[in-house]
Amino acid sequence: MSKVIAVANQKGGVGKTTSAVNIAAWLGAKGKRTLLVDIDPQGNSTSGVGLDRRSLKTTTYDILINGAKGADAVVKTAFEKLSILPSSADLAAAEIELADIPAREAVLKNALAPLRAEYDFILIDCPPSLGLITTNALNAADSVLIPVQCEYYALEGLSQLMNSVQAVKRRYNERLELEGVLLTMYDGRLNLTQQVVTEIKKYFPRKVFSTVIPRTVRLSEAPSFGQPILYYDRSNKGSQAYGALVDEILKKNR
Ligand SMILES: Nc1ncnc2c1ncn2[C@@H]1O[C@H](COP(=O)(O)OP(=O)(O)OP(=O)(O)O)[C@@H](O)[C@H]1O
Repeated sequence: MSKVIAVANQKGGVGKTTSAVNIAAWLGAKGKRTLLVDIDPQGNSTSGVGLDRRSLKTTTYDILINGAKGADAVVKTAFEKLSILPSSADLAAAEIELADIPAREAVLKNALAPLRAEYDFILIDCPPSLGLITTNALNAADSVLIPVQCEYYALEGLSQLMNSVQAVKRRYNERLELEGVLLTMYDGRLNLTQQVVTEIKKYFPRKVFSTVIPRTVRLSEAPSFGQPILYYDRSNKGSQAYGALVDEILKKNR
């Protein structure tokens, strides 16, 4: 049975996609059968692992809205042990269309259920909102990983996110737990960064990963080559950080 991890934060641009893609790629490289699920209409995970979004036949939109089976949408990537359920731009409409679907909060969970035996890890890249799509991800997940950007307003919105997690836990998915809080775009030279880190650790005692992801331009370049950082520039500090993070996740999930 796989472990399903939702990568969520309703705040935009905090490193959800970068983290989902690179954690998934490292899990695959470390021998774990891994499925990345892109439910963000922007589709940056999909293009980030080298898929041309225009050539896709079945996407997570079809899974959420048209009753497509998970297996029909799975695409093998060029990377070791890494497959993806890609997204398409029409997913933007799914947030509204889902409202009319029976058991609308459990569509993704039901679609992933038959795939869980085939993968060791399933990573879900969530959109930057707390709507029905993110609710579907939290309902389908065993745990949630929250990337937090090391910046002044980092804590803003986190209580709202934790309220959503608690609500899903209460109503649909009592096993849902917090996998951890990941500090992204870390720049240790800045005083502000240190202050933010202290604040976040106070807010989430013992839940902040000891690995932090440094700010590095290579991490922002890699997606334009359709490659996770580990294949684009393996020895880069961002690549090594995601590798160390995956070791931390594997240790915790042994
Ligand atoms: N550690 C990092 N160093 C430098 N740039 C980064 C780093 N992490 C992410 N970025 C860049 O910051 C931007 C936002 O990151 P990303 O797309 O991963 O965030 P997101 O939370 O998924 O965004 P959205 O909410 O829009 O889906 C991207 O341009 C990405 O390349």
